[in-house]
Amino acid sequence: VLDILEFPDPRLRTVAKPVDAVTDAHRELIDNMFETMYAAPGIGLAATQVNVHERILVIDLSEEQNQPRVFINPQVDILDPELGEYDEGCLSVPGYYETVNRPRRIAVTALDRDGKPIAEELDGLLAICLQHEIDHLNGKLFVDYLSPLKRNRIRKKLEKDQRRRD
Ligand SMILES: O=C(O)C[C@@H](Cc1ccccc1)[C@H](O)SCc1ccccc1
Ligand SMILES: [Zn+2]
Repeated sequence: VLDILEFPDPRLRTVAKPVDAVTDAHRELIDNMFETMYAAPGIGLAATQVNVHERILVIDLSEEQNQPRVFINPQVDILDPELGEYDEGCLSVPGYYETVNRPRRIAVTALDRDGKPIAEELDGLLAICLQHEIDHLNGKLFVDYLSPLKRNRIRKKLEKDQRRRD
């Protein structure tokens, strides 16, 4: 299981680099990311969150944790600009859930864990989660969509919890 970086760790603000060739090392990282995500538990995890700054993310929305999805170098096109709202959480901002609005329907192109191109149209929670994870790869967190007041309150509480743990 890998350590998950927590807000306001500045490393979460790194913009991840594209993967030029998917190697066995990437596949080992992906397996470790799934193990870390399932243990959290979570339904999504971006490489940025485990301090690896390459454009790789994993998702599994299933209860049984048996529907793993891998997106490498994901690119999103908005199909329906209408926004949907969802109370998002984040493994890097533990304990907080806030309403975030995102485009409801998107098209995504990416590479899979074997480096094969994939292209899909998504909506629902998968579309929300994918956009949340791609934000991570761009150094963005869901708290960035909140007011500065709310974001600073969350930051102060997490910093206090972290000081108590140290
Ligand atoms: O990227 C992460 O930190 C994991 C996120 C993924 C996610 C964010 C917003 C909306 C959907 C998924 C979650 O914290 S995983 C925890 C979780 C579990 C079930 C439903 C929502 C969030
Ligand atoms: Zn997150």
